[in-house]
Amino acid sequence: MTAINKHSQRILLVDDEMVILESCRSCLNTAGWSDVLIESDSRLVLPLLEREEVDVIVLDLRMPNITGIELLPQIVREHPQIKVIVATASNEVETVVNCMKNGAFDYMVKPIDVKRLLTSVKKALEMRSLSNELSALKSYMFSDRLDHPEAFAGIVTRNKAMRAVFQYLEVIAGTRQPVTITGETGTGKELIARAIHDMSGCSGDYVALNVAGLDDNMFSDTLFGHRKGAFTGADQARDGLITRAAGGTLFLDEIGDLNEMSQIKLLRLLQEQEYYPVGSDFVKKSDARIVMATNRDLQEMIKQGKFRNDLYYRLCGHRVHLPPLRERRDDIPLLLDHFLEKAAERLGKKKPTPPPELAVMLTLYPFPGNVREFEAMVSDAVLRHTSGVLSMETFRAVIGNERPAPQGDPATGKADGESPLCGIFGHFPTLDEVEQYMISEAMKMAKGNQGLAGKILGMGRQTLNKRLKSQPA
Ligand SMILES: Nc1ncnc2c1ncn2[C@@H]1O[C@H](COP(=O)(O)OP(=O)(O)OP(=O)(O)O)[C@@H](O)[C@H]1O
Repeated sequence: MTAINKHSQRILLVDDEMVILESCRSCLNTAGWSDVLIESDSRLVLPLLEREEVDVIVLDLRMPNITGIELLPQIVREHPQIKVIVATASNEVETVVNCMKNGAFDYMVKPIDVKRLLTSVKKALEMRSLSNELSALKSYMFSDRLDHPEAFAGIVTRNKAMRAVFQYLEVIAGTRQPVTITGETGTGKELIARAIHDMSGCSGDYVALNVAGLDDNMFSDTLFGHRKGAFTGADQARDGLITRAAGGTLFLDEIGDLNEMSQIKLLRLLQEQEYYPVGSDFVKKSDARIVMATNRDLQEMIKQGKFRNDLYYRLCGHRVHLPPLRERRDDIPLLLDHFLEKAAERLGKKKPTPPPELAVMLTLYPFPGNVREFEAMVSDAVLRHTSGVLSMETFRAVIGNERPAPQGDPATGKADGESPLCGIFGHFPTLDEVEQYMISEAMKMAKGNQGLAGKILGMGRQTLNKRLKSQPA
């Protein structure tokens, strides 16, 4: 069995009254669940479950032949993955308690309230989807395999953390649940969004929108469209990008930049799959899968009151974080080779050979612009390259101006042994920085008395005086 949940989620309604079955099915269909089976003969339920994959069952307890009370434990035993919601008459408190003890997921009192039915089914389907993911993740944990390597073909990596991200995405790609991708600028978030779409099995398009800099009007109009006459100049109704993404994926980039009003609209879209075109009072439904990305620290933004807490928690459902390049230095040689080849091909040149010391130099650089910066650097070097071994000049021009990151585990980029100096300076300090720091601390302890501070530091007053004069103000 593939780890990806490709089939749309299926609901089975069991009741001996055909009218109830038909009306519940129609409510579920209207709410967007198209795959609903009905069964009025309780004797046929178990054979049906042998043939068909079902995610949630709404089971009437009082039926002729085999009752729901008798069926429930058999379903739970033979198909523990199915979530069963039982439907009871109002005076059956004890029966409900027993059913819950016997493994029912939820219960409803008859006559069935439509709102209650929809909420309970939605919850059960979400739980079912989570259990699917969990069992797929468990099986992945013991292997390093990818079921869909082709979806990640454009993402060059051999890093373990990135491979774990790929495996997680394979598990959740088919679920249609929203996904949030976090990571610094240039780490490959958009490539990942594309891969999620490619693996989802959706027939619709992949549509991307960068929301940075859009005010609420622009955001709503671009995404949700408008009705005719909604504002001056709106002489035609126009669909938004969400319509283009129907049955496909909508990628919203830079969601950390969304203003307050747009955040509320995004929350509604994520929670209810609903939106209003600008100027319209008629709500529309969307089945587009939403993938979002940000390079901002959303938790920090919540503290500053710039991002909604409820939206954040909604985004947390499926979240992947892409490590910065400095935390996956084992990818640098692979990426160097990939970008050399790509640039040479684009520029119609022979792929240059990099000097061996280049890889070492690159592993010392912190890459604040991550893979995008690396690609630009290599592309520039190939552009300037004429023949023979690739020149180090382009790299030196950038890297030479930066202090190298401390050496450590090349795969994680973490400094060896967690130096306490990093805790004080925020980075591994230079000797000059340490000297300045010690002098200023000693002067504080000696309350400005240079003779005493000199003694603390183990140097003469005059030497200290000289050093103090040579320090930057
Ligand atoms: N692992 C990778 N392999 C090959 N190319 C990569 C990889 N990661 C990123 N890139 C390239 O780096 C560039 C930046 O990637 P991308 O736009 O996906 O980053 P991002 O995280 O979305 O950036 P931003 O936050 O600035 O929008 C693109 O040209 C992309 O093709």
